[in-house]
Amino acid sequence: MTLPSDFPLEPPATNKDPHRDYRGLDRDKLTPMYQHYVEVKETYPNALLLYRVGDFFECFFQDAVIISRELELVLTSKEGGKGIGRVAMTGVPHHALERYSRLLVEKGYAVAICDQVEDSTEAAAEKRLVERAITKLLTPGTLTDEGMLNAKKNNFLAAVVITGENWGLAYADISTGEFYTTQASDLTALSLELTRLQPSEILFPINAPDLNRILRPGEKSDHLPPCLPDSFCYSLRPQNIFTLTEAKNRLLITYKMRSLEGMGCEHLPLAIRAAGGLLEYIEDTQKANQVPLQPLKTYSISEFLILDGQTRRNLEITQTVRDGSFYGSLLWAIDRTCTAMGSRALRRWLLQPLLDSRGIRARQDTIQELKDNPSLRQDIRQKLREIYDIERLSGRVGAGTANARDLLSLAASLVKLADLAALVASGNSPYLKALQQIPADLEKLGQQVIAHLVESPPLHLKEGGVIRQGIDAQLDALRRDYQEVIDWFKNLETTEKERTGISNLKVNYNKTFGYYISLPRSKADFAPKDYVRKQTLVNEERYITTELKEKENIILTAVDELNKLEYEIFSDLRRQVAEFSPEIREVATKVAALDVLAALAEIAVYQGYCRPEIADGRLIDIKDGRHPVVEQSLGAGFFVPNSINLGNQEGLEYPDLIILTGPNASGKSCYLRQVGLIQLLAQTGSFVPAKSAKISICDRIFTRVGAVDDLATGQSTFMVEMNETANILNHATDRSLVLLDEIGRGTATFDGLSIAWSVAEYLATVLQSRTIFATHYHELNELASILENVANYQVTVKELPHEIVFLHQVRPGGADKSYGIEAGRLAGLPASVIDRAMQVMGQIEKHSKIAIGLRQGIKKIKPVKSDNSPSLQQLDIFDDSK
Ligand SMILES: Nc1ncnc2c1ncn2[C@@H]1O[C@H](COP(=O)(O)OP(=O)(O)OP(=O)(O)O)[C@@H](O)[C@H]1O
Repeated sequence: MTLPSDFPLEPPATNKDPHRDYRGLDRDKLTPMYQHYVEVKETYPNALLLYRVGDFFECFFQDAVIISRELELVLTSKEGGKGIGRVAMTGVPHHALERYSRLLVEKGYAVAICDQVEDSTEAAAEKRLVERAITKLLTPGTLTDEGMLNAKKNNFLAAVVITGENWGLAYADISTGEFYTTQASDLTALSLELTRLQPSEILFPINAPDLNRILRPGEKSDHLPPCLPDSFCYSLRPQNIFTLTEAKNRLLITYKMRSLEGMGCEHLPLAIRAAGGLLEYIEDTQKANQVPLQPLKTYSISEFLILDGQTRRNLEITQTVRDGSFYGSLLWAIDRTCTAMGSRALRRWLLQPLLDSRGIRARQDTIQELKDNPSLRQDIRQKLREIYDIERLSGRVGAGTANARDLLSLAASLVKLADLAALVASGNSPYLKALQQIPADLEKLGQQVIAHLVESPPLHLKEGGVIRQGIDAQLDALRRDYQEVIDWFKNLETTEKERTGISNLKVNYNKTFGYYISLPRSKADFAPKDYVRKQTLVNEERYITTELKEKENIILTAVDELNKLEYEIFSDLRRQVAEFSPEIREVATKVAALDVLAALAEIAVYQGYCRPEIADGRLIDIKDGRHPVVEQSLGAGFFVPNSINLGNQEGLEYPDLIILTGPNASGKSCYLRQVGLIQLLAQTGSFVPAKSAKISICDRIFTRVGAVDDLATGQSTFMVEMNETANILNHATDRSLVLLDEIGRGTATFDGLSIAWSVAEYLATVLQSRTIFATHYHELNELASILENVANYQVTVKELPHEIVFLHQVRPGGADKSYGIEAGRLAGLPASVIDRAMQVMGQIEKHSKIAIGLRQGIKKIKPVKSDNSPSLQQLDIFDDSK
């Protein structure tokens, strides 16, 4: 095999250095081990190769350079062969392999583990190289080992196929078995879906057969179309795997089906191609550890509320804007789940709120029942705490990587499922009912495993001590024989003392010649004839006997046999459990959902959340709403609740657009986010932090909050703001909720105000989206006097002689003062600067043409929806003739 021309893991400078780059070396001169290393490396050119040598995993040549740099390990060198000289080398101890390979994978590398696959002593005896083979290929999206995964987060592997504007996307979490596919048009929707999923790795087919490489996050490539965000890790794959025939066959064979109809994607060629390509990659990387995925589910992106990346960020759903931490996010505030499965499900639900009111009500009904029935809720939560991560455990069982402790945890949880079913037996709501029937086989399976395995099995499977007594007749017989010999050894000292009459005779063991009998030198003459002298020390003579050696041999072979047999029995048990993976995972999904809903009921009780009424139309009617995170960080009683009525419709005089003014730090952003979060929680099916709420379903939440320079893409604050605003104006509908915080601040005042005005006007008249527009441009308050569906609200403050008291209350009416200069005074600006600022402001207000224009009292108009605002003419506030 020849290496691709743009070998990916090659730092350019190393080309010149033969000791760091094997490509320029005469292979025949390399030692046999290096020859094998290079051979393996060429089969996995995209991966960093960790190669087992004794107690270490070593790597050489260019990989050594990369690994030593990435892991801050010492880069050394080792003799490579006659005429080769020393080659670059680094290594990690074998027991630390998991930790180091996880670090490499986190950095976006694929790691190939080449381990010894036979006992090295055999190879040494035959004077040949110990046999080694790739036992694992770790890539960011294909991890299953517990230590490498975040328990509370899915680890998605995705595959994307694009033709023109149409795309197919499949994704799977190998550790839990979830497997989904979808197809849609509109490439923007693809990048939104990818940002929602945050896959650890994305497979993308390209037409360059030799090129098979991984692009680490941020790495650019001409092979990637612009719609794919470069913040992810991409594996470029050969196109032929993604052809429809190939992909479809692979799916049919894997799931032993004749048609894909049942999976709902028969008619979606791009979805099939993506799913087939993804399956092939799993087969390719998992080697012997084939992962049983759940049946493929087809979904439609139009089933869910759309949240773009900036909205997810601004609403701080899973991490804060400021420092990206979990602490302070919505998930942090409401995650009271008892299991890792529940925690992962809650995260997924929050990032994928529903559009279907029936789905929302089903969740609400369950929360209601659990809220109204505290003892049932507590019992369920108590039981859930006893259930381990059966989703991932069954994944490891299926992949054949679960150890005895994993199997026991799984079994203990399976047994508990029956208790859970009994607890929900009287339940009436959908998610409780779903768990009333748990396949009886699962409990039996759990009991079978518990009956087979000892209570606290060792971590390693090949060292015995795993299987209980009475499980296997052959094992018991072997153990009996073994025990007999052990007892013989235990008694040996006593029997030999009696036989020889030497009271200080001892039986000992050392590594060089095993068991021996030791006599003091002074007693050597009394040694029986059958004692064969093995070693003489200053004060001691050491002997063996034929019987001793025979018994010792029995022990050694018995241990091997016992361990082998125990391992076989264990593997067989693990295989039996693996057959139940689909059933286990189906139950796991239901358990996770119940956990989420019980947690949401818990938060509803303790934080005083109410059940929102899911209304028709475009209503957002929240009485005394609160910000779910800020209220928790402020502590009980400190948060000031605020209401909102939004959504102009027949019979209701509610505005579509609210202009929200108020001084700095009065609570505008908080109010804006609070409304967004209540809407999001309602569509997730959760209760909401409010006294009461009537909420209609919205198709999309848009936010534009604050402004940060996007240095990475070289965009200025203002350009970022304009791009985000353009995105909103191009996609919002009258079913959307738009939350705008400060539009137009990043440019000259008049430019900014003009843009802010026209954006607000467009939203109110053309799009008629429900909008809250927080601003310091008080001039925008004039819009309410012109447009019927616009209202002014302000966050109030109390002005005392020497300070401003923030009341955090949102009230009708526009603020006429910013208190920006007061804020400056409080911050310690020199008095003369403050005085001068007051003077300048007075002059501006007096002479501003805009201010004069806005005070003209223009007739209110009712907006009529059309493609272009019909009323822009009438809103010509800057016309001198008015
Ligand atoms: N309803 C409320 N009850 C109690 N405290 C609140 C409330 N709303 C906001 N706060 C507190 O006020 C602080 C400032 O709020 P926020 O950032 O929303 O102000 P702002 O009006 O958007 O300010 P700026 O215009 O400077 O961006 C918050 O960190 C929070 O601690």
